[in-house]
Amino acid sequence: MSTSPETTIAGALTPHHDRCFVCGPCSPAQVELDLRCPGEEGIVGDVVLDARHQGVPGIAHGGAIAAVVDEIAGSVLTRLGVRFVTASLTTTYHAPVMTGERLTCSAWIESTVGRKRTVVVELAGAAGRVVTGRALCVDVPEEHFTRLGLGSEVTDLFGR
Ligand SMILES: CCCCCCCC/C=C\CCCCCCCC(=O)SCCNC(=O)CCNC(=O)[C@H](O)C(C)(C)COP(=O)(O)OP(=O)(O)OC[C@H]1O[C@@H](n2cnc3c(N)ncnc32)[C@H](O)[C@@H]1OP(=O)(O)O
Repeated sequence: MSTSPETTIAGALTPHHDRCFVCGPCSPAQVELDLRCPGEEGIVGDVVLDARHQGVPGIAHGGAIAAVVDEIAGSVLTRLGVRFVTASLTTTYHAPVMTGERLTCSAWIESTVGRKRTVVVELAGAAGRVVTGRALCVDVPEEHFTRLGLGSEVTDLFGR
């Protein structure tokens, strides 16, 4: 748990389910991710992709980076209590992300139109910006999950 006065995502979402592919402690690919909420909206943090996430040896896999972008974008919304799914995700790779490289991230809501929210995620290394992601997230009713046979194990996760 962070000792900063900022709210941590882990604290805000606890108990978060432990099998999440990106952030879950039971995931063999769990990404080192430390997200904080400096204000009313948006989040900042640190992320490190390691050898489990490489594509080209020594360089983080673009798909792994996209998963992290989706996770961070989703965290912006879940902390606001928004029940959503990602409808579309675009990831622009400005420069290689080396495995073991510590990145800073920042993410915020760029626009809200009806049920659609666009969340921007920026990742930067010591030399500057490396990735810009945009997630189009669509608000969904609880029935989106219950009609799939999913219950409170999913619906209770939002808004923590
Ligand atoms: C499971 C969520 C995560 C749980 C988190 C728990 C807490 C965890 C804590 C920590 C953060 C973790 C963060 C994790 C993040 C991961 C998020 C995911 O991976 S979500 C799984 C992958 N995504 C799907 O499974 C969607 C599948 N697609 C659908 O279900 C539907 O297509 C859906 C709901 C997106 C839209 O279907 P409709 O029938 O409800 O609505 P229509 O009318 O089609 O669309 C609404 C509006 O959106 C536009 N739209 C829909 N899809 C679009 C697209 N691909 N591109 C552009 N626009 C699109 C449409 O044009 C429409 O716009 P107009 O209102 O007319 O202006």
